[in-house]
Amino acid sequence: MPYKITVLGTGYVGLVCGVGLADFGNQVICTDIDGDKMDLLSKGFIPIYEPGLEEYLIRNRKEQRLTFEKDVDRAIQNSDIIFIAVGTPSKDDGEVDLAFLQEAVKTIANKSTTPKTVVTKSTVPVGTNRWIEETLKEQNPNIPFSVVSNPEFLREGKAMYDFFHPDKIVIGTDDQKAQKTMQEIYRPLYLLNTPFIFCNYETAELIKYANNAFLATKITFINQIANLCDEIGADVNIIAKAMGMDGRISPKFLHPGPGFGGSCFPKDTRALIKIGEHYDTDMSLVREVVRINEKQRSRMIEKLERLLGSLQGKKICALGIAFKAETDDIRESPAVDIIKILLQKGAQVNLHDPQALENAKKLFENAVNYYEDMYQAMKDCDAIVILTEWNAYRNLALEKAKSLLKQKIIFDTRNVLDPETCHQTGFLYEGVGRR
Ligand SMILES: NC(=O)C1=CN([C@@H]2O[C@H](COP(=O)(O)OP(=O)(O)OC[C@H]3O[C@@H](n4cnc5c(N)ncnc54)[C@H](O)[C@@H]3O)[C@@H](O)[C@H]2O)C=CC1
Ligand SMILES: O=C(O)[C@H]1O[C@H](OP(=O)(O)OP(=O)(O)OC[C@H]2O[C@@H](n3ccc(=O)[nH]c3=O)[C@H](O)[C@@H]2O)[C@H](O)[C@@H](O)[C@@H]1O
Repeated sequence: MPYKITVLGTGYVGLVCGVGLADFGNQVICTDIDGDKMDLLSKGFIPIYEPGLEEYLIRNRKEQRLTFEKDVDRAIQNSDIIFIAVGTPSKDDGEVDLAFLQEAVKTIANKSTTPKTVVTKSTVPVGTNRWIEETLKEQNPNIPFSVVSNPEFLREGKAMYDFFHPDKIVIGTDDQKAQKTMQEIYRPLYLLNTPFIFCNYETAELIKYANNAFLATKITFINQIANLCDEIGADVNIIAKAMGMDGRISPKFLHPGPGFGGSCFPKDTRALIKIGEHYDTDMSLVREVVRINEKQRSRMIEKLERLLGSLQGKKICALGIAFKAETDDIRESPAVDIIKILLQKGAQVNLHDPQALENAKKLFENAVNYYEDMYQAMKDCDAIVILTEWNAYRNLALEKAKSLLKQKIIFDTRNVLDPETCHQTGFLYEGVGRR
């Protein structure tokens, strides 16, 4: 019998998980407190750019396994399993803001009239799932609740693939019945021998932060090696390739650049530092990672100034604003920080991005010029600065770019172009950790 699941929150994670769980044969209701978002979704409009999502969404709606319900209370009452996928952003001091989650838990407690298994997909600090269990029992003692910490490891831009091919499924609960339910919900993965990790709440919560912080550390390490390469004249790409050949290291997450960004690595590293503080435990390694990563943005500006001199009055063609390719997400994007500094320094910015221009317009309004066509954005500019690794930029028509620019300068913060080809075409080219 299919499980009746409600997903609270239709952001990246809520939508992808809702659609994915429906594709596994479960009966899924997606709901959100944002009524406008629900109206759009009900009309078939997807508010985010995520390759592949639309296809799965259409199919599962057509086969009536997936519905959108604007009434959150009704959505909760009509399911046995509630996935919480609400946002858990950072507060100014780096602590996790649990307001959305607390509100969601309160609603579940108040509106549940039948037994529920409550599954936490949102990334939450250690102690949160135990708090959820206690709060639900306290606020609605008549209803049996089970709580499961089930952190999510998908990447934006590859979210559908990641949902259907996870490295692991983490099930944090001591409740054996809930463990069994989770196995059934993820039955196709269980049958495919995906490793299931059963543990308590605290272990599951910390797995998520440790996972993200480790990847963030790996990126930060290669960024520092890249900065050293800049001074030495060594090539970081060859170094990363050689290091990646060591099976103990792996080649993944060794791409240098302007520093990691996005809605998760920055906030989750900050949160891990706060968790360490809370338990009076040294998290100085992660603290350094956060510091070095923030500095990497200004390092990009210094490198550009070395190429161009003062940025005052310079016209810059910024290629990309998304925090990485294949997404329209600009949350904590290094490109956003870099463009902000360019503007502060008096530069004029012409911006292109294949997917994220609408989000950029909400942020920068009239401070930046927006272009749908990247070549138009280059006209009379003093330099091209590549900020996101979109494939369109890998395939840049160099001769055409050269004919449009005022100064033939490319600063490639994502190392997507071949330096040799750029030099041969007559460009002054600079990458990160290679020239
Ligand atoms: N974005 C990503 O790639 C990943 C995110 N995560 C974690 O998943 C969680 C969600 O992240 P995103 O999807 O990026 O968030 P998001 O901010 O894009 O979306 C969250 C949604 O929850 C809704 N919401 C807030 N309170 C609600 C309530 N009480 N009831 C119903 N809906 C409510 C909001 O209106 C919003 O639409 C976060 O904890 C994040 O750390 C985990 C893995 C990957
Ligand atoms: O918790 C989360 O939200 C997610 O965070 C990341 O996923 P995501 O933020 O979508 O993107 P990544 O591909 O990990 O990239 C994060 C940032 O690191 C940068 N990065 C990544 C890899 C690399 O080698 N170098 C590098 O600079 C990217 O450009 C981007 O700014 C993790 O990869 C997911 O496993 C996790 O579920």
